[in-house]
Amino acid sequence: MTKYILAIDQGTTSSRAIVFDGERKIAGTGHREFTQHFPQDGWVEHDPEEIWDSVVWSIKTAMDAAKVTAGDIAAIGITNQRETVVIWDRATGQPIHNAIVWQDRRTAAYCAELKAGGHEATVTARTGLLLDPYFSGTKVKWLLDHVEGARARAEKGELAFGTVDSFLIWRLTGGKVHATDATNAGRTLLFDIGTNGWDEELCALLEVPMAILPEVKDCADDFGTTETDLFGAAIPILGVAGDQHAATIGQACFEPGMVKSTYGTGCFALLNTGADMVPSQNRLLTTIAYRIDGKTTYALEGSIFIAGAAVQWIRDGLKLVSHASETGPLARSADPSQNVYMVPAFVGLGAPWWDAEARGAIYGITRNTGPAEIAKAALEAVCYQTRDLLQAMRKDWTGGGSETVLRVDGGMVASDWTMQFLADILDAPVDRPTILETTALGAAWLAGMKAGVWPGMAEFARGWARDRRFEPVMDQATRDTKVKGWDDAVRRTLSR
Ligand SMILES: Nc1ncnc2c1ncn2[C@@H]1O[C@H](COP(=O)(O)OP(=O)(O)O)[C@@H](O)[C@H]1O
Ligand SMILES: O=P(O)(O)OC[C@H](O)CO
Repeated sequence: MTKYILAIDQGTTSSRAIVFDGERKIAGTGHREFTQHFPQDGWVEHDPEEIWDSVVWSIKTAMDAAKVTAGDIAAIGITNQRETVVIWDRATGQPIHNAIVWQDRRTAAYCAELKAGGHEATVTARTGLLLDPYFSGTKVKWLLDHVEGARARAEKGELAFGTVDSFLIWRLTGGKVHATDATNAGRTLLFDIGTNGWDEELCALLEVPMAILPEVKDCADDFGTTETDLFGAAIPILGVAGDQHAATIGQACFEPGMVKSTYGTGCFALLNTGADMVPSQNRLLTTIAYRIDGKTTYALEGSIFIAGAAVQWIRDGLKLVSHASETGPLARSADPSQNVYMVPAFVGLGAPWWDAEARGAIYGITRNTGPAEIAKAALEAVCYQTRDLLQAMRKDWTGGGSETVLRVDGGMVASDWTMQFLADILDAPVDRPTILETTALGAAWLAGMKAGVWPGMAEFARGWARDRRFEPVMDQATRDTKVKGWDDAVRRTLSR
């Protein structure tokens, strides 16, 4: 019986492994948070060894919980926090530095320089991205410039670069495979999403030697097998996708016009645009939704850097609650007459503002403002930002489809209060699926489908089930007033 599929979801704040059974039900889970390092203002790092340990621990825990052995698992699917950069030594497998995380802003000045040099139009035309420190390319350059001897060693082919999926594949296969998938490659600033290949000119522009780049494969592909001594038997790795792309798959957003939004550490909305690479006129990203059987499906993406991270700040920084789930009930108890706004620009603002220098602010505080109003403002901020993204998407996308319903997932959507406010402020229905582990499900489907033990796309899509639909109930006048307050708050927070 080898029908089980193991999904590894390597997120920004935690690693998760889930064993799915042949009916696509969760049979066992392992989950572990790891340390966030903030060495300077705007810098965010992870220790790749801690990530690796948390992944191995999660896999073993999930297998124990599901009461399966490695021999019962048909395939592994990997999904990961995107853009985060690891560079390691090919001979030893040791990272040369901490991972530089997607939220890290240390290359903001370099990005501004590239922009001033007039490079953004070319970069956007080829990669669908913008010259923002969010993406991997400038972080790779930073490491090669700042770690002693790294550049020379990279040029000699002694070092390997990868996003976290790639690092995990290297470790899981005992250094036999240096690969990534098209969705992760597409977030590096070095990959041409139209031709589906590494771009020599962009690598030269960012001074990244091509010798350190991984091979780029389809999302459902052969990524090697795990070393036998890791889990007791070799398991094929057959699926890889960046977490937002895996969530798009897990939400079965396979038709042009379908849109999902995932609320984890950040929030990322992806609208499927089919075979069309739709350029954005509204500061959204054009990205690869997934690449299957050599066929690329594209998406428009809106990226918000801080969503659940604001909830974590309320819990760990301000200590207003002891568990994230307390923020919803706390917000419900807030004084409705207070108009407190939080703009959580902890690491700048993402789409559609792309302001790396902005920092967070709270407006409208009075003597009566307390924890409830602050918690409410944090949850509301995520919803206002989603509204900004969807409005930009509607301007860019004229293809129609079911984009008026938003499919949501990620840790924050457990909050009913937040989902109701989201529907109210969007003035559109919000659908929450029965399986909230959508990201892991998407990675599992890639691997299970490739292994031949899970169904194809159409049948998988038919299996998508709704837990609850949140319908808007707010009146237009209230919505308008609230949105105006938000727009004012953002305007005051922007650095330029
Ligand atoms: N009930 C809840 N209400 C609000 N936020 C929550 C709730 N449960 C979890 N979160 C937030 O969701 C995030 C975790 O979501 P997850 O999808 O696991 O994120 P990631 O993959 O980025 O690590 C955390 O930032 C946490 O604060
Ligand atoms: O860790 P998440 O789920 O917030 O996702 C992080 C994104 O992949 C960053 O682009």
